[in-house]
Amino acid sequence: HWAYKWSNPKPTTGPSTSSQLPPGSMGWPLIGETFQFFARSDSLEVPPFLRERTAKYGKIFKTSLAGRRVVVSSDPDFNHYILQQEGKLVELWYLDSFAEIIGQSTTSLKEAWNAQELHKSLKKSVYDHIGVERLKGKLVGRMEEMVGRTLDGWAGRAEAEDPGGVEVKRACSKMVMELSSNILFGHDPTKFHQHLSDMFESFTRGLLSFPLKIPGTTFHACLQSQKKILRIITDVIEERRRRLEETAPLETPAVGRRDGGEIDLLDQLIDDARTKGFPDDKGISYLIFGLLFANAETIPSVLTLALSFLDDHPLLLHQLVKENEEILRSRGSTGGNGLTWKEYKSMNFTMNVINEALRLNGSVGIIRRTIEDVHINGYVIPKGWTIAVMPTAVHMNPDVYQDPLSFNPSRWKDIGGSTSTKNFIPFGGGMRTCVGAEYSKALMAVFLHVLVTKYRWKKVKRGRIYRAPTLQFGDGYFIHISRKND
Ligand code: HEM
Repeated sequence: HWAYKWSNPKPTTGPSTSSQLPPGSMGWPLIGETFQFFARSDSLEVPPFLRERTAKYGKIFKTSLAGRRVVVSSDPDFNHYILQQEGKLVELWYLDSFAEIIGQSTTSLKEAWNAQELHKSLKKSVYDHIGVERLKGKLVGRMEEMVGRTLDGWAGRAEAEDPGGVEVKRACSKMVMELSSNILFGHDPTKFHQHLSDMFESFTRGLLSFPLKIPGTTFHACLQSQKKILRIITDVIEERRRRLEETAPLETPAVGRRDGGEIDLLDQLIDDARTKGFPDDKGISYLIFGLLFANAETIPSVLTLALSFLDDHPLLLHQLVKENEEILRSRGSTGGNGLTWKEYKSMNFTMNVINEALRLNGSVGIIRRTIEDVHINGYVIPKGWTIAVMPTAVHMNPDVYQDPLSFNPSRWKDIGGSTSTKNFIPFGGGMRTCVGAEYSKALMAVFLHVLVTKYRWKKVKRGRIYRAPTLQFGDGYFIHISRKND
């Protein structure tokens, strides 16, 4: 009887009982369709789980994943609507395992991230350090400097001594972590980069697994690496407090204690803790951890995809080189040095490359929980269910993106704001839009700018690209790079 009820759920009582749940199958009791969810695609195609069910049931269907009742949507209008319903019809919801990893299950961050005012204020603190104003200031130049140093390092690994070459995604991840942890909390991440990599090894499976803290499970492995990183971050917080106290009494705002008045996010959060009573130390360490986590997979994956496609499309690479060399040429005549915000904003083709890589990268899903019954096309999604918005499927819609699997940056010339609002959601939407969106785009543009103007690269080998359901690069994408003037 229980198994039957699991497989044939009914809408909640009340006015919605006459409505139907969306079509779909709940799979096996408890396990649901979790295993099918992981079935891989052979290419950049939408994973089979989504492709097959969308063909059978339409763009909105029900299923069960990791013990949760879920409605999966690749309907752009419905997705857009849901992302605007934060706090009204839906709330932020992470799967139990993911919530535990990013501190949303037990810490004060959980309430904060769900309480609109605190969420807004925390997000503002982060945005103040990586948002447009910072980018317009010194941040773009700082990125350029860092990327230059990183690429020099890659180029320093001579072909004869290092025939295997540089693995792009891993090397990009190292670069992004170095830049971001320096910007966010003035710390060199060498010590925890390995733990982060270990964590991601088990992450995708750990994310959707049941949160069993038993040794030997993927979730347990994830948690072990997470703990090591959190310990390092906690040490940094304590050390920073000590140092700040040595300079001036803690009551002095951080701005006054820093040379030149420039503070990083950690200074800011320590100030917030004192003046607003929030976040506490645990909250700060989880927040910084979460931000590093948000950097570690996303930007490297998009960059690796972009490079890999440019490798296959020499004409597009040529166009990219031309645009970026043009920036250098005009800069030469005006005597400027270092990339400026204005120059960054003039990189139209470069941004098209990035948008196209973001589109094809997609993302596994944006998750919400319904706090009221949600009605859609005559169906009801009962209160307490999970809604998973699927950016990958939205980005592969052939009605919007002609020949969606092909890498075609030029398509972005014709895609206007209204089309992209609903059909291009790499950074989510509504109140929860990614706080690092502008930062990520700028970093990727700066990376491509420095790479194509000063270096050339050659593919050593590349694994098969597929989704499982996150984007994977098989055995990796290895390149050799050298300076153009060498
Ligand atoms: C290519 C790079 C990135 C992609 C594709 C990406 C994607 C996303 C998406 C889809 C969301 C929405 C999640 C949801 O609605 O539940 C999100 C939220 C978020 N992202 Fe990113 N992200 C990227 C880079 C970053 C970076 C570099 C940072 C930090 C420095 C960051 C910090 C965050 C934070 C804090 C949130 C939560 C916002 C909230 O709940 O209000 N992301 N990101």
